[in-house]
Amino acid sequence: MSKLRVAVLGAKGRIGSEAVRAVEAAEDMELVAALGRGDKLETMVEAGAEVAVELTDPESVMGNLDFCVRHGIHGVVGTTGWTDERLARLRGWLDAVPGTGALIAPNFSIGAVLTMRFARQAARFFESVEVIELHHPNKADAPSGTATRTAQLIAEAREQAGCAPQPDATSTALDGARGADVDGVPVHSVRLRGLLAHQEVLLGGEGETLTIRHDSTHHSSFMPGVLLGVRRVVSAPGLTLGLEHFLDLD
Ligand SMILES: NC(=O)C1=CN([C@@H]2O[C@H](COP(=O)(O)OP(=O)(O)OC[C@H]3O[C@@H](n4cnc5c(N)ncnc54)[C@H](OP(=O)(O)O)[C@@H]3O)[C@@H](O)[C@H]2O)C=CC1
Ligand SMILES: O=C(O)C1=N[C@H](C(=O)O)C[C@H](O)C1
Repeated sequence: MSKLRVAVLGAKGRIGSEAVRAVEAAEDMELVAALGRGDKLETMVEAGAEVAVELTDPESVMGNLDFCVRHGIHGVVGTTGWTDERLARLRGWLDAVPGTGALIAPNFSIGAVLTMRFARQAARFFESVEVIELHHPNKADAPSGTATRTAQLIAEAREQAGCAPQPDATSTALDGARGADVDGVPVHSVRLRGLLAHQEVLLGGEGETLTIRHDSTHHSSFMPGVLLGVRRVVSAPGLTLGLEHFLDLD
């Protein structure tokens, strides 16, 4: 059996270095390039990479993916910073190179994927929903990509179910006191030394609350998802948004 030829972009970073180790340890994969900032993307092409695992930063990710797609290299992307406009641009690039695929995974950990799924399921049954994400203080962006996606999924489910807007009679004395508004769902970001990646979805109804909490306590939590993404993206042309599409969740 021939091994999948994999490149990692952002190979010296917190998650990128973990991905390098995971790909090296996978029996069905060969790490053919491990690139950091300033390294030439052409190295991937020369090394015959079939899949690039993109774990850099929101400023770098679009340029890297443009290059990958143009060279027919599939992308498994954990980097954050996705907007509708960016997704549309990526779809356009993928359309121009049929057969090439990209997975955008707001979170590679199974627990986080399930949190999003459960939050979407529960959202229509409660009057109020808020998201709190908690991360290490070196994280580049806020809110997290996972929290943004979670809030979007909650908002979609509530809209489909015809839910009324959330009750909130607060008049805020300080900007930011009620968090960021993502499609009508408040999202709060905590940055705290000692944490890695955590999220709570708080749902409230008359006389009851439901809390869905997930904790990633080590970057290894993301690796089964990264490897699954690599194995599946090669036969999933176009854009796949969310690892759940590669999991049999039902
Ligand atoms: N989807 C998921 O499950 C997860 C996603 N993430 C996301 O992954 C991204 C990286 O996170 P994290 O590892 O903590 O961040 P780090 O800052 O630790 O790592 C990013 C690495 O990418 C490098 N880099 C930047 N630009 C380029 C480029 N153009 N080419 C190659 N390398 C580049 C950086 O170099 P330099 O240090 O020189 O800037 C750095 O080494 C973030 O967007 C984060 O939110 C993180 C964990 C899980
Ligand atoms: O930067 C991180 O650490 C993480 N980033 C992703 C995000 O923004 O959602 C995934 C996970 O939360 C870890």
